[in-house]
Amino acid sequence: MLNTATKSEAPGTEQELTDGFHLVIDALKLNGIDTIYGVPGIPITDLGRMAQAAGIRVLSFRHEQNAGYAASIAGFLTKRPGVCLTVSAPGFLNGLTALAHATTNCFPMILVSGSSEREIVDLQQGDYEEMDQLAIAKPLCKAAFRVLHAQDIGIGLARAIRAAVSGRPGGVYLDLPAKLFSQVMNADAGQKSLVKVIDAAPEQIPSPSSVKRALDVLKSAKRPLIILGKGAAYAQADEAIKNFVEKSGVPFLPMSMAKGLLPDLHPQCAGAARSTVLKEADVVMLIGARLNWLLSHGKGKTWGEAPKKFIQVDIEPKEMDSNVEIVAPVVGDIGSCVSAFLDAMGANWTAAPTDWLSTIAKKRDDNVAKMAPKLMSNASPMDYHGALGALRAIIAERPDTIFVNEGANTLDLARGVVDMHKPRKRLDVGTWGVMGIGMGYSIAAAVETGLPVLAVEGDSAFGFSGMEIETICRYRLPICVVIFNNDGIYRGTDVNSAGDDPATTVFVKGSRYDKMMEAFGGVGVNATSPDELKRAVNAALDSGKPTLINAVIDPAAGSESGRIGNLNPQSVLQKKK
Ligand SMILES: CC(C)(COP(=O)(O)OP(=O)(O)OC[C@H]1O[C@@H](n2cnc3c(N)ncnc32)[C@H](O)[C@@H]1OP(=O)(O)O)[C@@H](O)C(=O)NCCC(=O)NCCSC(=O)C(=O)O
Repeated sequence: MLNTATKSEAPGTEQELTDGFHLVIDALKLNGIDTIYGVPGIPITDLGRMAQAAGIRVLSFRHEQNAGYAASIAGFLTKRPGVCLTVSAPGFLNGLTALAHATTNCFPMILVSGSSEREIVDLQQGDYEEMDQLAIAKPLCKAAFRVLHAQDIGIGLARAIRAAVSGRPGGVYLDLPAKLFSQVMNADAGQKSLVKVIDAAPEQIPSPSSVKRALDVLKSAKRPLIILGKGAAYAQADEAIKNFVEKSGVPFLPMSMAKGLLPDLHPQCAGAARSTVLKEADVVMLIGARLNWLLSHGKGKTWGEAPKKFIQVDIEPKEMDSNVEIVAPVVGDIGSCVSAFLDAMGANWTAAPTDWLSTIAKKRDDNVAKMAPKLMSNASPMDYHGALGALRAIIAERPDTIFVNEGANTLDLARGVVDMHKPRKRLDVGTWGVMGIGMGYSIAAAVETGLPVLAVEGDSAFGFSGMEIETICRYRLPICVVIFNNDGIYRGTDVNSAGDDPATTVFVKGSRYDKMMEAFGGVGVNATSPDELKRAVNAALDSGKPTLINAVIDPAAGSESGRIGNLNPQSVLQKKK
């Protein structure tokens, strides 16, 4: 239903009118987009107000980057494009990091930004916040569109939606120049110009021959492995994936955001035997996972000496052979591919060889046993394992909680320690290992799912989006933020040997982040032991009140991010000293 903006005044020619503002809102609503994440300002302040008045939930953030991260993860969680709304030039640029992040992670998102006047921008005459935003956005997203005329708003948004969610999802930029919003047109014509996108992400069925080839290779394996990536989690084909993995009998390794697709405690889960399975597998089936840096590009010492065959299931044909030869590419959407596997497997599928399964079980049990005593530590100040042991128990009791996680040690250790039990409950730094997603992700996760959120943040990582705790308090969201505070990046004990300035990696010692939360009316707690931490998190999740827990971690605990291969070079000269 169109919102009528006004009536034309000319005698005898009275007609219902609408304008750009209303058409944008109506186009969003027509396509079921009911939430916008953004920061108000010129020229989109009224768009936010009017969208809110029209029943769209508009969440105003303190910085566009966080609103953008929120939109990106909303896309991941819902399979609909998350929308981020920004002002021109600087606001647009602030949102652009998140748009690029969405594209890299294959999350559907639309960055809608106001922009200045085309005529002035093109002649570079110095307009307010002048910038050729379309040109700048293009290389960082899947598609970019600019709408110049009110009658094209419907088609512009339709193109943006389809581009964001079809095929491999990604970020889309939609440029709306300020003048567009006040353009007036006949309301009937405006209504007719709107487009409801039908079947925005059509099924992509894999070819039967590719399915047969993949199953033949998998069947031939002596030491098969399935790797589940966040593409598999995105697909929301949870039952089919579980049935396929279980019917195949093949051990599976979940990538970080695929944890919980099948429970981490599932007998086929090889998460706690990662090195062993990567080294020793002879056939590896990738489902919605890419052979990027997180999998050492499919080669090198991580993958051992034994020759390997790779099967890859992905919606994007260009993904195949991007790092190593893929002997059995299966192109299609994950749900359709996995269902096709199940259909083609027949009743007589033989499970993986038992000696392979027992090798993995032994390694897994050894690693679990090695970690178990560390998780019992009740040291104060806490070490990472003691604190994470407390959180792991909470997630086991409350498996529907959404666990947001970023940091260096806080991320690396939580990934292994905190088992996930349900799909899409772990949200983290993703493909780029980016810091700063924490509060944006938490806000969108709470808004989109209605579930409680536990965000476990390194103190440095939290700093990138920390001001959004005001947003959390303002919207009274059920989010509990735990800051692992060890006074710095990696650890808080580094010293500057050459002067009075603090070392580059340390922060103010003994900071009380919990006081920030109290400033906005939320609950702040300072926790110095795993028992205190556990009590405070349980209380926060029971009450649903916005809470921030400053978890005091030993400043000497933690090490430099060492799990990123050779990406963190150290100076040869430094080493020689
Ligand atoms: C790709 C990776 C998962 C690979 O890490 P690895 O350390 O090799 O693997 P994991 O963490 O999965 O596991 C480590 C080891 O723990 C074992 N493991 C795993 N789970 C368990 C449980 N539940 N119990 C016991 N042991 C376990 C696992 O088998 C490995 O042992 P073995 O099998 O015996 O080997 C990781 O590198 C990764 O995700 N990195 C992302 C990091 C990131 O994005 N950082 C942000 C940058 S921070 C930043 O900005 C900056 O620093 O700068």
